[in-house]
Amino acid sequence: MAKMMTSSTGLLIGGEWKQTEDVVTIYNKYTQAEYVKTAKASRQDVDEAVQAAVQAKKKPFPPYERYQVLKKAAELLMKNQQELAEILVAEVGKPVNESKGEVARAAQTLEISAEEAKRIQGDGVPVEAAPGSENRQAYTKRVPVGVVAAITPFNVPLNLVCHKVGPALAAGNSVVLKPASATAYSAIRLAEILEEAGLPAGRLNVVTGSGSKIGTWLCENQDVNMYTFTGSPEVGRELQEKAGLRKVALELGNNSAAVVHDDADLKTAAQVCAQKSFNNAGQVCISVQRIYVQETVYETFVENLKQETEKLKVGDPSKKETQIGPMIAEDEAERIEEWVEEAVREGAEVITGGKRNGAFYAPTILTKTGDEMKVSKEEAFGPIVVVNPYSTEEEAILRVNDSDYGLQAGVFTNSLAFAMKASEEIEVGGLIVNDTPGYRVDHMPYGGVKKSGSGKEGPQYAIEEMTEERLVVFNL
Ligand SMILES: NC(=O)C1=CN([C@@H]2O[C@H](COP(=O)(O)OP(=O)(O)OC[C@H]3O[C@@H](n4cnc5c(N)ncnc54)[C@H](O)[C@@H]3O)[C@@H](O)[C@H]2O)C=CC1
Ligand SMILES: O=C(O)[C@H](O)CS(=O)(=O)O
Repeated sequence: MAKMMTSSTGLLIGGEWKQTEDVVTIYNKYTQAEYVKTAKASRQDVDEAVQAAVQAKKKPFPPYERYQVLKKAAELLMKNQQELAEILVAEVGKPVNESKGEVARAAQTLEISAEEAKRIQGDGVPVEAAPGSENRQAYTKRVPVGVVAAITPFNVPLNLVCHKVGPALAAGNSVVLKPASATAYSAIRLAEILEEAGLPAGRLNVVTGSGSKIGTWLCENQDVNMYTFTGSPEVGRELQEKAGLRKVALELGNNSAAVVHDDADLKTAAQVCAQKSFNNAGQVCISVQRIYVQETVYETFVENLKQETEKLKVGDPSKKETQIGPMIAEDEAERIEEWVEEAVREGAEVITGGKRNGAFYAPTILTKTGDEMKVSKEEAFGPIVVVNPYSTEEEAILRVNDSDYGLQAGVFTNSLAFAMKASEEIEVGGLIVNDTPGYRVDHMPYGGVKKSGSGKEGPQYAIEEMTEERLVVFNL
């Protein structure tokens, strides 16, 4: 069982923890009991956090020290894996094994960031090749953007924070972090761990509270140089507009598709699709939401997928055997219930699932769904998947691309020619052959096209986003 908490946490500003009168209560998503209270930042707190970041940035923090701090923090994350996993179980409702996995991935993200801190480099530029520049020499170097505002979502609240804070610090920036209100405690523990690892005061500041207010205040503060955001497309667009000419990196939604061709290993495809459609109750932006199966193997695949889905153990996230926990809130489960009911009214068939119990929504497979239905077209961010047949390779690719989004897609096939064609023609940031769109390891480039956002994560790539290229020319 996850620990009951009683304490209130504060804001981290310039190395000091500050309590506030107003607080936000985080609830245990399974028991609905009060779990922990987090501080609610005012505009003045946010401005002070940005100022602390500006001041910290003026003090030296060389790459080898960044390496040492991030490496140490990665070790401390693993030392505290059980405690941090329990926090994720409580505040997200994420099953304990998956929660432990998230902590391990968060540690890797920090460790990779640590390593990348030592290899931020520029290039020699042969300016002397131009007539009149014979006596010049030039090179580029990457310099930190300055103050990075990081805004993160509820679903993977530790690792997705590490994906922003790790590279930003590795690159030599200062950070003001605004974690999702429903799951902010893991981010606060991460900040404490970074302090314990020796992070200089003010390099990381944490402001909790209202997303829309803090987001607006951060955008209005001209000392912020860059925004890195993971969350919904609506908020992403708003942020992009408010940021003006400043840098913005956006990891937004997706209605991820997988294609199962007739030459694929159907059992394996069904097994991994069941896992990646429903893990974290489908609240993963690369969760499998649409599956297109070649018509000749369609019936067999649907049957396999049904069997694999019905094996999933739904229940108390603190129990080792549980694979699927509750959604983040009951109204989110109600939203999924409405979407499924609407699809059924429009002609869809429920193969398994289709039931809600409080914040739990049963892993649900729908067939006979038109591509224009909400369950296909919009991002569900819940435990539902739609499965439909296709005839030709061209049709499969066309239907995958018939989406406003383009984060990742998966293609199961043993045909090299089809895999190559898919890699050329499917419009996504990442195409995964013989696995689901839900495949991610933390050092790979990760980010979408179309409404799925702009910019890449993965420490090496995020560092590129979080630094500027500066040219230096010597006139000798
Ligand atoms: N591409 C990716 O890597 C991922 C994308 N997501 C997307 O995130 C969404 C679900 O996460 P949520 O936390 O519900 O998203 P959200 O967009 O509601 O919130 C994300 C963060 O933005 C803050 N926020 C809310 N309103 C804001 C505003 N007006 N200005 C600035 N910040 C604001 C929230 O407090 C939170 O910290 C889904 O659409 C999902 O696809 C989630 C995880 C990963
Ligand atoms: O953003 C998500 O929902 C994730 O990036 C997926 S993962 O990093 O947890 O695999």
